[in-house]
Amino acid sequence: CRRDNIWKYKEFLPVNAENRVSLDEGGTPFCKCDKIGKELGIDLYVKVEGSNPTGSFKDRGMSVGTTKAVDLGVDMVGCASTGNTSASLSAYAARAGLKCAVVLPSGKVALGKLAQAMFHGAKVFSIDGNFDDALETITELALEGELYLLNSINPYRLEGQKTIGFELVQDLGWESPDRVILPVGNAGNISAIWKGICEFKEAGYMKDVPRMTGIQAENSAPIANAVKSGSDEVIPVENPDTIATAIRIGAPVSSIKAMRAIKESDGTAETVSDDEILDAQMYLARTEGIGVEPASAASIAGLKKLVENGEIDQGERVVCIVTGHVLKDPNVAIDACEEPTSVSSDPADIRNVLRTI
Ligand SMILES: Cc1ncc(COP(=O)(O)O)c(/C=C/C(=O)C(=O)O)c1O
Repeated sequence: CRRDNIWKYKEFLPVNAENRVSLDEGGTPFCKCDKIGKELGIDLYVKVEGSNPTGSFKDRGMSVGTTKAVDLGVDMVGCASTGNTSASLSAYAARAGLKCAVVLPSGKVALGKLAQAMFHGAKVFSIDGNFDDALETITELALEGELYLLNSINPYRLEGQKTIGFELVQDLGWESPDRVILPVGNAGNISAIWKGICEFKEAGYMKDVPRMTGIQAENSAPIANAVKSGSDEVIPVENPDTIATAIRIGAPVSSIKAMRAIKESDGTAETVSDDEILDAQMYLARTEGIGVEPASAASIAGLKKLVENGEIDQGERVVCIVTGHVLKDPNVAIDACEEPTSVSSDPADIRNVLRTI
């Protein structure tokens, strides 16, 4: 495997690196986005987590989590998922030779993610309920000892994902950005990245830290609701709903860690509408050529909103984490576009159209 996968940080990872289960996760692109940055008056970098082996940041956590499972000698792993956790766990479980069970909310998992979970050989269960119900179900099975749970309630997941924090500091030449913006669902990733940033600061690699900024879909925003109302208490959202199905989560398991990350970093949280998410998804794809799934575009939508409302100062150096690849949710991508233009095989037909674009 390449040197610049997450295992170059093995001294910071609390598992036996000799047993590592790896698909060369991490070392993802760090793209300067000058066109959007100029439009918003900031210095914008985008960390493209869709370039991981199964197409999302989850691979970092699953590499360390399944390595721990091997260390422990378990034979079955499992998770509940809005999609990417199950897609990643099924691949890493296959790599490690572990049995895998996943529980998904029926009808609410994007096509690409479902295809991955099924194709890598997980036993896929679909329940008539949402992600939070699925998590309750699989947690019960873990407590009974049926399987090793690898949702982000498992700290080894966060140990893998904290390497995003390591990488973005290194990508910036051993400096901290002013702000990190990312979508928040179960709230593991914002907690993990903050942990990585704090560990690097403690190790003396940089003197400043960024303001952690979480973005949620407005009808699925327990963390952002609490932050915006100035409350420390996160109240679960009963029936979360958003087209960004990856973050359609009402009761984040890592809400305490996430609120601490936001508070300690003098960060914030904001909500965005589904329309703002879809606009941002196409804006990023057609302005900077970076294709992401809807939930990931929430960080760009949130960036725009926070610049427009003055929360983000002109000239700030901002890193937006875009968490999953556009191919994860092909239906949303195709529905947002015009139909292909059908023409005859006569080049003149196409030439006439080309002259109008
Ligand atoms: C593309 C994408 N972007 C952002 C998030 C939110 O991260 P967390 O706040 O750490 O949960 C998810 C989460 C997905 C799942 O929770 C799952 O797959 O079960 C995601 O897939």
